[in-house]
Amino acid sequence: MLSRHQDPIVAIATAPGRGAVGIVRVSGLGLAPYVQALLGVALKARHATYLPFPGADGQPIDHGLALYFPAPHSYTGEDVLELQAHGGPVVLQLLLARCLEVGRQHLPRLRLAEPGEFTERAFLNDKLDLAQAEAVADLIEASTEAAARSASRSLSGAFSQQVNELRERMIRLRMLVEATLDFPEEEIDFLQQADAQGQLEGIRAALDAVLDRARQGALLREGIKVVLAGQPNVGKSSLLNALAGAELAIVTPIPGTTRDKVSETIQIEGVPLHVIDTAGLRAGEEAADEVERIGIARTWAEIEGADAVLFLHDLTRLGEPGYDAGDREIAARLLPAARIVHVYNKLDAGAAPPAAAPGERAVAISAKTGAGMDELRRLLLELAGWHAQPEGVFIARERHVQALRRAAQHVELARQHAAAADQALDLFAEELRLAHDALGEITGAFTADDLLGEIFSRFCIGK
Ligand SMILES: Nc1nc2c(c(=O)[nH]1)N(C=O)[C@@H](CNc1ccc(C(=O)N[C@@H](CCC(=O)O)C(=O)O)cc1)CN2
Ligand SMILES: Nc1nc2c(ncn2[C@@H]2O[C@H](COP(=O)(O)OP(=O)(O)OP(=O)(O)O)[C@@H](O)[C@H]2O)c(=O)[nH]1
Ligand SMILES: [Mg+2]
Repeated sequence: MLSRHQDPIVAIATAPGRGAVGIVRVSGLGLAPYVQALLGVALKARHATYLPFPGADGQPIDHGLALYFPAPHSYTGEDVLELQAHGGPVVLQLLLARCLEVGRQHLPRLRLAEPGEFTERAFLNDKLDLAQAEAVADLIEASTEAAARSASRSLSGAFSQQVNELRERMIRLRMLVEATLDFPEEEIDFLQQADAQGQLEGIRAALDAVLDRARQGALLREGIKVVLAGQPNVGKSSLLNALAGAELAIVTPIPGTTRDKVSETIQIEGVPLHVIDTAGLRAGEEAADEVERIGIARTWAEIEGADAVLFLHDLTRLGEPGYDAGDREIAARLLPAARIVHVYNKLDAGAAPPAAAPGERAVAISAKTGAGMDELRRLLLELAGWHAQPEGVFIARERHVQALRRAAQHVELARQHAAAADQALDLFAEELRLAHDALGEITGAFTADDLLGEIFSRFCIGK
């Protein structure tokens, strides 16, 4: 049975809407007769040819550039034909329809490509590994310059190369151990001779460095969710506006102004922060109307899912018994404290902030004048776990970070077996194998079909 991976495919490769140029792309094996039938000429490999794109009646649909990349020297590794036309949606739809129509006679299985299918072919034909294919999508999705640069770095193979180097070091060490296992009489001296512990330490240090860079990359890709919380009127909406540099949320002196959440993605040093302004948390049994009560329930739901909570306090009201009690009540519900930054607002109008408790993150700001905002941004990056990476970050996904963590756990178990009195070499080798396989999931050396389907289905059409 022929798999869907063998069907020739076609799609509009450029973004929907109008553009200066639009591209229809065909990929499959044995496209040469099809190209001849579609365009009436044979195209020179990898040369731009300006020519009419004829419709069914022989009249040109458009004039444009045709490119033909014979297999295997193409993006997908198959024959690829590109029609670079004027970028109008109707022109491109007509060209697409014409490609399918000619396909019915000359390329019977030609069909529309599914999302990500061109890149999936590139992966299946070993043009890209899985981490690089994912970087293609991440490059297109990148919302900041830093994210785009690191996606480009991963696409060119920097991440994969480090993963592969680690895998090779693991294989070498494993082969050494397994050779020893075959000659048990020599086992005794193995660890000293091969310096297995030293090699393992080296692998572990390299793995930690890659994990750190990948974690930074995942941060650039996913960002973190930051919730602004506190009593009514403390200046949450003002802070959102100050962070965003735009009047997004309504600010008034009336407590209870914000009811529904207002979200905005901002960036600090290229790290996306998804900031959510919420309804002020009214303490105790204080009356709030129905709308505000629902708003407050939603605030708590947002706090549940937050990576960081900015707990705002109003410096002009510190010391008011009712106000202080309200803050204490919120603080009691806001555990665990690790994700919290205490933000003392209205520095321009209020008292000096209290001294921070040990281990507490706190900053005094004025959302109005901008005082303290740089320190707040610095604290947010620190909370996110961001630190400058001299060698540059490569984009990575949560699944890569998980695989690296699993590999690190197996390396640690291997270390324990090597250090144990009985030096269980078979178990040592087995843990190394598991670490090696975990890394293989990153580049797609071992990856279940359903995971592949899941990854590529999230691409846009025509990619
Ligand atoms: N017009 C156009 N621009 C594009 C793409 C495309 O498919 N078409 N790309 C699509 O994402 C990206 C470029 N990616 C590409 C990757 C490899 C090959 C390619 O022909 N590779 C051959 C030959 C390499 C060489 O000559 O050195 C190969 O790998 O064998 C083409 C595009 C971005 N720009
Ligand atoms: N002096 C001074 N006033 C501020 C500052 N930040 C906010 N305010 C004022 O405090 C009042 C409340 O600000 P908001 O940003 O609406 O407060 P909020 O926490 O969003 O309030 P709710 O949505 O009602 O929970 C407004 O009158 C703001 O102008 C500040 O840094 N200094
Ligand atoms: Mg508000």
